[in-house]
Amino acid sequence: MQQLGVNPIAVTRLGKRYGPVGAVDGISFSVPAASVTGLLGGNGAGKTTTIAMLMGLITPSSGEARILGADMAHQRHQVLHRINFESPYVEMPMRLTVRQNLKVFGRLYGVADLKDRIDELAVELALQDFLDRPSGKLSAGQKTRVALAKSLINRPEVLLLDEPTASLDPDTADWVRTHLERYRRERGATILLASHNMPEVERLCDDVVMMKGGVIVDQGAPSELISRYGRETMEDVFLDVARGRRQGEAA
Ligand SMILES: Nc1ncnc2c1ncn2[C@@H]1O[C@H](COP(=O)(O)OP(=O)(O)OP(=O)(O)O)[C@@H](O)[C@H]1O
Repeated sequence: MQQLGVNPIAVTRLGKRYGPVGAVDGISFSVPAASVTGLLGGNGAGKTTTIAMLMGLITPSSGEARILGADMAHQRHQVLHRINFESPYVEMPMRLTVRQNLKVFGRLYGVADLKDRIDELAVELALQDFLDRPSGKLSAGQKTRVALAKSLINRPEVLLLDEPTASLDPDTADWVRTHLERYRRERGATILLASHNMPEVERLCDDVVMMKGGVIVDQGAPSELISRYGRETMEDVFLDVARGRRQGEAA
């Protein structure tokens, strides 16, 4: 186990309050280099708020969220070019073509060989047929591939994913997972993945952090948690945690 602070993603006593609502309440966890950690929890558990603080989009009320050593509330400009983010809930400008959108993001991230990088991603993610089509005219599956291309444009060392396969058909979702696995392996990327899809979590994640009501209620490798709760799948473990059942207690 590596120490907090030296891992690419390190969250220490992180909290966010909205008036009386404690969205995140003093959580600590870290993600070791080149590994994937799943951030799990029911609706309103605090996952998106945690990811938004890791991206430096929301200022914490307490504690800190560090990526690659930078405190994301104050020093994010030091590392933004080394990280990236994907969420199906973020829309790209719809009138720009896919190629134009990727150019805009590539420039924002300071990608030096941008034309080559876009061509490379177009082949890897099978975007060639619609590279010059307006982004607003794509199917959901095509949009997801473009969102994935955007998130990989700068070859990020750290990737934050907020439900990357939400509302995709099983075939497209599987394709996205396969691609993420490959990217992680080839790039040695460190990934934090918020997901409601438990088979996805079992497949992709080395570790999981389970949140409820803004706090961490359990963490460990999926196989460890499954055996600790005396269950068959992460789906069963998730239901135990969500419904407040103790480890090993019968349903
Ligand atoms: N801007 C805000 N103002 C007030 N409350 C907020 C705000 N953003 C989030 N919250 C509250 O904080 C809590 C955590 O929300 P968050 O979106 O982080 O949960 P989540 O785990 O991502 O949920 P989901 O799985 O539904 O996306 C919820 O109770 C939510 O209503």
